Amino acid sequence: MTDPTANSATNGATDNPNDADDTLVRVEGLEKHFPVGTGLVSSFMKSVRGEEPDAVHAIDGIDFDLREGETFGIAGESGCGKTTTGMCLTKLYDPTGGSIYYDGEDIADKSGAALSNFRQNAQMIFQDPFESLNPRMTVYDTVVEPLRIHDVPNQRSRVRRALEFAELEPAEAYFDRYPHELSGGQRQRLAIARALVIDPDFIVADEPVSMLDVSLRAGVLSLLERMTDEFGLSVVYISHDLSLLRHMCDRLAIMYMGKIVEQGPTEEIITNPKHPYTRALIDAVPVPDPTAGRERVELEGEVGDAVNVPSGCRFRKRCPKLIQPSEYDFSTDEWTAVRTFMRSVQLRNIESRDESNIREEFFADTSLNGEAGNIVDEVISLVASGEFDEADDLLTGRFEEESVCANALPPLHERTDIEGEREVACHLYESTEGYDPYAEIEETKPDDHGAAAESSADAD
Ligand SMILES: Nc1ncnc2c1ncn2[C@@H]1O[C@H](COP(=O)(O)OP(=O)(O)OP(=O)(O)O)[C@@H](O)[C@H]1O
Repeated sequence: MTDPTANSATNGATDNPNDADDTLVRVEGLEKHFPVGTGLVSSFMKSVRGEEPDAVHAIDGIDFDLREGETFGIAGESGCGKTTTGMCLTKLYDPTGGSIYYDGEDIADKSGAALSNFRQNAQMIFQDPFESLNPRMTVYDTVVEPLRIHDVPNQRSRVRRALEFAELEPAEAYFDRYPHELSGGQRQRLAIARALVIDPDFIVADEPVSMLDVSLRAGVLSLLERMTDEFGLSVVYISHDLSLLRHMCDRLAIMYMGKIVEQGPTEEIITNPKHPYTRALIDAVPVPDPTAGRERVELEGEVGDAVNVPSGCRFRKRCPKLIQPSEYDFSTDEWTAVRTFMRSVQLRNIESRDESNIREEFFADTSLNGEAGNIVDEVISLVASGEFDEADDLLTGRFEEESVCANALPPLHERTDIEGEREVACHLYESTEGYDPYAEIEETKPDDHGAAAESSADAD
């Protein structure tokens, strides 16, 4: 195995005039939709009506750059589009929109030798090494396969060095073994050796240790770190585990329902999250708690439907900072009471059927007047008679659907007033540069709550 930086693809020509010198991968407006409901009748009726066919919006227009030698994390709950992004980055999926530039060239345009060169340079390590390895291939055949495909010389010695780098040694002792004869950790080491043997510049590691025993994780993570450092690779780590990403990544993107809602330097994001979703996600990290000493934000409800995505901000149906409609002028307490009541109605989790109990539970400290008061009165009486659908329609229609959060998609917005190239996609930060809805809370928190968040990777 040679030093992959020696024949780095980054020495090639740059077609895209926007490319910064150290950008290896640039993602622009990337979109991947998967068709669903392709029944003939449904498709026909939709085409007659001039409607778009139903589709899962796995990725819905994301932008980010990966610099040479950088480690970039993509985090978010299950189903937010992380794996699909990784599959597009390595051209295992073709996007339905947007572009991915590798070394300045759109990978969609690659064919022949250029495509082969790209496939050599961009490798993916999957979550489940047992599934990603061919059970009928020996260790040697598994690692040599990419060298054979790309007709690379000195195959045996390269295989040996790749296995030794992955600490499967002596390498020859592993050559004739099959994946089922290896432990989970050894299988993932084998997958890493296979990815490395071809001298890539760029690796996507999708939940590389989540299937492994906790006792094996630290070893594989330290191998991945050594791989990145020694070969100067650019790596995208995909994980739902923020502590792992904190440990491994220079920069971080937080995804929600196919969109990036916040990105920037990892440490800044973990210790000082700005988007309400990032904040809730970090607060949901069980142990260790990076939010010690800070007001905790609970994630309300569940991730929405990726086929019928909500208008405006994707997170608004769960957002604890939903902005009140401009036609009202609620105080913070009043709006908090209305929003909390609305979420409980949406989730159908009000047990009482007694109007005064419901009022006491949600509006003990606030009394609303005028039109808003009338709406709330009507909704309380609907809830008391068990008519939740009507209550939900009225409350959500008047208070959530009228919010800017439901009516405009917030762009990923650069916050020059926050240190470290932070970008946030939230209406809260759009109107006034410098406005921070969490400022009061931040002022009261201890200096370094983040220090409490020792990586679970470390703990492993
Ligand atoms: N081949 C496919 N066909 C249809 N829908 C798909 C396909 N692959 C993914 N999806 C859907 O796209 C969305 C994003 O999936 P993806 O696997 O990228 O999310 P993820 O964040 O990686 O989730 P997880 O952490 O569970 O792997 C989900 O709603 C998923 O069901």
